[in-house]
Amino acid sequence: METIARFQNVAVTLQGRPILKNIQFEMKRGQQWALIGLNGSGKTTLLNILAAYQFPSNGTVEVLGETFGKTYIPDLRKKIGFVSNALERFSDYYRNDSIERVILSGKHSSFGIYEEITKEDEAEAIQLLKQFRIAQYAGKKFHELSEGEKRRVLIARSLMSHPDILILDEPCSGLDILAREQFLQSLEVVIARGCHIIYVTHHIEEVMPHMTHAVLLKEGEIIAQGEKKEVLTAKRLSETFNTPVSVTWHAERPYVTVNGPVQLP
Ligand SMILES: Nc1ncnc2c1ncn2[C@@H]1O[C@H](COP(=O)(O)OP(=O)(O)OP(=O)(O)O)[C@@H](O)[C@H]1O
Repeated sequence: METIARFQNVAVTLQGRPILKNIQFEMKRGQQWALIGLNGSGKTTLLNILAAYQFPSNGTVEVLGETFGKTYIPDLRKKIGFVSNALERFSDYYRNDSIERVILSGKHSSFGIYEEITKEDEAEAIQLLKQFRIAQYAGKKFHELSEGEKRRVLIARSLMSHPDILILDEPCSGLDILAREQFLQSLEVVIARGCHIIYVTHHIEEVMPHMTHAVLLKEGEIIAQGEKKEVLTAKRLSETFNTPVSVTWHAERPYVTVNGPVQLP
């Protein structure tokens, strides 16, 4: 199976402190990954390396057949989308833009539209509006939408550049149960387009049936990776979270409960 991303012996040291240690990770075509770890375990650092926003102190990173250090990064970045919960900057930039314009701006990953928009681009934006079930808000300003609707606009926007990898960094934080489920279901659209997801969350039940693999990060090290049912076990998650937990699966989704009081710092 073709490799989508591969990390070999990747390490990051910042101000003399190891942030990522000996990371060996491989994502193959057709796999959808969840990335899980406590605050400060190194998730954002790992994602920043994957998206070529940060470079490792050591090791080799290969993404979509290109090796970092031997490739032109801006071209590679276009193939990697990023959606996070950091909405503020989008809300400021897009205050008065219609949601169609927000989506179209994703074609060149810019905050406004500076390049020519073709009829095909417009047709694609309309198709995305429909696929993400936000067509009824066409013509509305971005800031007039609810948080859940805004997140779906942003994921539609990220697909305009046809990325091969989409990084989702806690995309559901702050959403209510219904908006969260709508967002999670809409990820089917991303996968159907042949895009590969890397999904970061602190809420294990967000690992939807369409996610195939999981990686657990603890204090800068990968402690488990592979098929999600092998990785998302009580034993491994208890180790990841430094506290005993139980895992139950319901409708092909994992749910975690904490076994009694946790140790206070
Ligand atoms: N520029 C920096 N200089 C020094 N240390 C840093 C820097 N950036 C991050 N760190 C440290 O690296 C560690 C990992 O941070 P990172 O943001 O990757 O963790 P995370 O798993 O994404 O956390 P969270 O779940 O809170 O977002 C943290 O201890 C953080 O303090």
